[in-house]
Amino acid sequence: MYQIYVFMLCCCKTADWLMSQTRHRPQVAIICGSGLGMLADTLKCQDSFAYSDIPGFPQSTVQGHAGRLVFGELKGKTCVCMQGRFHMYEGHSLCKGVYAMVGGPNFETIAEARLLHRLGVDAVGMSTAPEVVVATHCGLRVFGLSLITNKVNTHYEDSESVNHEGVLEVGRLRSHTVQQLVTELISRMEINNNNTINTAV
Ligand SMILES: O=P(O)(O)O[C@H]1O[C@H](CO)[C@@H](O)[C@H]1O
Ligand code: HPA
Repeated sequence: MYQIYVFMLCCCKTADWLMSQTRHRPQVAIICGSGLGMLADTLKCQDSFAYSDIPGFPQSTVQGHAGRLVFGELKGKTCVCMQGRFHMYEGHSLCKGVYAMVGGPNFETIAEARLLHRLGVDAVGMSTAPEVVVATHCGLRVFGLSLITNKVNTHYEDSESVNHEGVLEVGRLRSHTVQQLVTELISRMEINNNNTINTAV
């Protein structure tokens, strides 16, 4: 699973460097979104690397994304957490595929929100879809979990606006619950010999 990062980077030297720096060989990789990076702090026996110290690794530019790759153990499973992800609006390119997301960094306009609603979209984000597309392309099984942080404004007369600080604040408020959910999920995972994962419900 640690090879997940190779697909993002297309760069063996990055993977080689990481493998030489940590004895951890993760079975689970978690991308921590805005305000949810604290999950990584709960990992035991941590090896942590700033993105800026990892050869060939992209940099995190979004406020509240620490920009650290943290290896460690959660409920007996070896994990790697990305404290900070990469977005199209930061200049990262997407792979081909069909997905529903807005490009950001601006939040959708009321006209865009109405259009998305008419198209049957229930939730809007600026990430996740390309991550799932790439992971699936690499043959990885993916579980996506999004915290809904705000209501999308579809009325011109609504004065309440959405902003990143508000998103981070809800992330902080719900961080404990999300951490519990992910921790429980991981503890219920059974990893077979052939590396497929079954989640006991
Ligand atoms: O960065 P992630 O975790 O996706 O969270 C969300 O928060 C930001 C908007 O406030 C956007 O980057 C959006 O995608
Ligand atoms: O309202 C939103 N729109 C798009 N992305 C988001 N990420 C958090 N909230 C939003």
